Amino acid sequence: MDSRVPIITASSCLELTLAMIKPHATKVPYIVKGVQNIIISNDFYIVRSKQMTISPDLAEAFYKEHKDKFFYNRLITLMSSGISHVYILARQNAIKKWREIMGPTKVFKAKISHPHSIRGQFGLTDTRNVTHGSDSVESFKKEVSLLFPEFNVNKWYETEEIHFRSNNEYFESNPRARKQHRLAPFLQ
Ligand SMILES: Nc1nc2c(ncn2[C@H]2C[C@H](O)[C@@H](COP(=O)(O)OP(=O)(O)OP(=O)(O)O)O2)c(=O)[nH]1
Ligand SMILES: Nc1ncnc2c1ncn2[C@@H]1O[C@H](COP(=O)(O)OP(=O)(O)O)[C@@H](O)[C@H]1O
Ligand SMILES: [Mg+2]
Repeated sequence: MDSRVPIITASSCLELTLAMIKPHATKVPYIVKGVQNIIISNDFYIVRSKQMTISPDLAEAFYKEHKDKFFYNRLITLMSSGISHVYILARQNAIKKWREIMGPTKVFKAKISHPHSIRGQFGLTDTRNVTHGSDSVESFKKEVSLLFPEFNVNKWYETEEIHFRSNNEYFESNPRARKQHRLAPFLQ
């Protein structure tokens, strides 16, 4: 086999996950900066990023699985209370790694068991726990269709994934532009 041909195995493909900084946290610049630094320093590519105010209806669709939980109302109220920063992140094992970095859901537990996690460091309460991360590929597909309806996952894998994996990208640090990785100009 020609050794120059990249051996693309399922395990080498980058995985995508949907990450979010929740409205209570986006009001605090040092938390936003802290989470962004954690994303970059843990070798995630920011494939798409935007700021949006999630409507109550969209929050209810996003967290449908929790409709009967005692915290559901406060969760929907929180998620539609202001601007969220939403990201599509790419990395090897992105889903598992991002959830590890976030730490346990319940902040009071995270502060004791995972003090260096995002929720351990910046969490306020169990609802206001700073960030969201998809918990599976299925959840990612549902979440990305809700928050990035224009993003085509298959097309990304067909046209962009290989270039990210080959490091043919640069991080857009222009303060006026969206903070995300872009394909090198010769690939756009
Ligand atoms: N099982 C159960 N647990 C509750 C109930 N209310 C509160 N808790 C739990 C939720 C949290 O794990 C913990 C602390 O509740 P807090 O209301 O102080 O924090 P939480 O993050 O839920 O609320 P918040 O961010 O202030 O809206 O107590 C309840 O009605 N049933
Ligand atoms: N016991 C709880 N008390 C208050 N809020 C909660 C509780 N459990 C979950 N939540 C809120 O609901 C969101 C979704 O819950 P879940 O999917 O179980 O956690 P995760 O966000 O870690 O995947 C949590 O991020 C948190 O904001
Ligand atoms: Mg969850």
